[in-house]
Amino acid sequence: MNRDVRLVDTTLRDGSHAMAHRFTEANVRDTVRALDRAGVSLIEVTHGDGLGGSTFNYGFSLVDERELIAAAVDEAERATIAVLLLPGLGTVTDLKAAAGLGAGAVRIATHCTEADVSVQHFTEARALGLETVGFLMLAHMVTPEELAKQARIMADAGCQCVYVVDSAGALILEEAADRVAALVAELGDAAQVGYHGHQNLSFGVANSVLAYRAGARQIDGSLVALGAGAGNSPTEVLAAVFDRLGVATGVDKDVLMDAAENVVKPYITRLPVLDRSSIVQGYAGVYSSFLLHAERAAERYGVPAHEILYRVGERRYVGGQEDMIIDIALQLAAERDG
Ligand SMILES: CC[C@H](O)CC(=O)C(=O)O
Ligand SMILES: [Mn+2]
Repeated sequence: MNRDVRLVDTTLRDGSHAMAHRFTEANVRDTVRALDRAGVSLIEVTHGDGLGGSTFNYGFSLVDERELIAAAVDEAERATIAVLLLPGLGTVTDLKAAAGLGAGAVRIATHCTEADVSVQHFTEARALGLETVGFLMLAHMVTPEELAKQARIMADAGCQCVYVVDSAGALILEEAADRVAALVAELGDAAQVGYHGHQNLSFGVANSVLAYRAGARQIDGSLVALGAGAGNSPTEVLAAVFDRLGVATGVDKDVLMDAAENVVKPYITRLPVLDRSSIVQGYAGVYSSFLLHAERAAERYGVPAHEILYRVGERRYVGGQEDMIIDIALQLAAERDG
């Protein structure tokens, strides 16, 4: 394949957050068929929080993710289907099951300071013959140098591409580029570097271009930006922008635009928007997938969602601490009631 950068689509995984994990098998089949036709070579399909994420804490899936993964594999003629795994939530048993269903890649995600918990999973993934990708989440929370050290742990464990993951959509321009450059310098030929953006401060696409210029060779997007918070960098926009810049992606931007308009938009139950809550997520550095949890707690306890999110940011909560959003809502309600 003659391309300068690989566009990876996560509509059917990060978009699961925005869809409250309500994807149907038809949604998955239609989206995979369209992405595959456009030439997208890696398509992620899993519960928003990864394998095993369908729980009380994170939200139950409408359809078992294994059925969705099998449907995606069935539909993809050229693309590889990837799954996401958060060690501690997803297990090696889940990974083996996904590989058995035909998934060809796994993206293993840890908090940006905890790459060491992924070592066993990378070892198992390589033994299963899977393509391996590492996600260093909430990457804004550490310096480029610290992030690069964590990337080295993943690469040494068998990870083939380590991502700078702007989970909060908090990184602005050189903050993203500097992190990517630090990983590129650290990893050299040992592993590629990727970039995953969110739109909470509107920098998803601009940061992705800078990430490419800093050496990233895999860039994530979602059709119609369908993803947590204000959504991800839209895949169809990334394709158009890279095309304008003369950077080959190997995907057909027009087929992607058609997929966004006619396949994905019609089934979206809640379009990702840049509203007060999602902007606060970017500003205060809050995990994008906390948005719906904060909105539900806000509604239940009669307090503003954006105030909950400001406090989550102050306390630097990380993925897995969703239940503590309720504590904050209770505190805000108690303060309001004197
Ligand atoms: C829960 C996993 C998370 O949604 C991964 C991701 O896409 C991110 O951190 O942005
Ligand atoms: Mn994300």
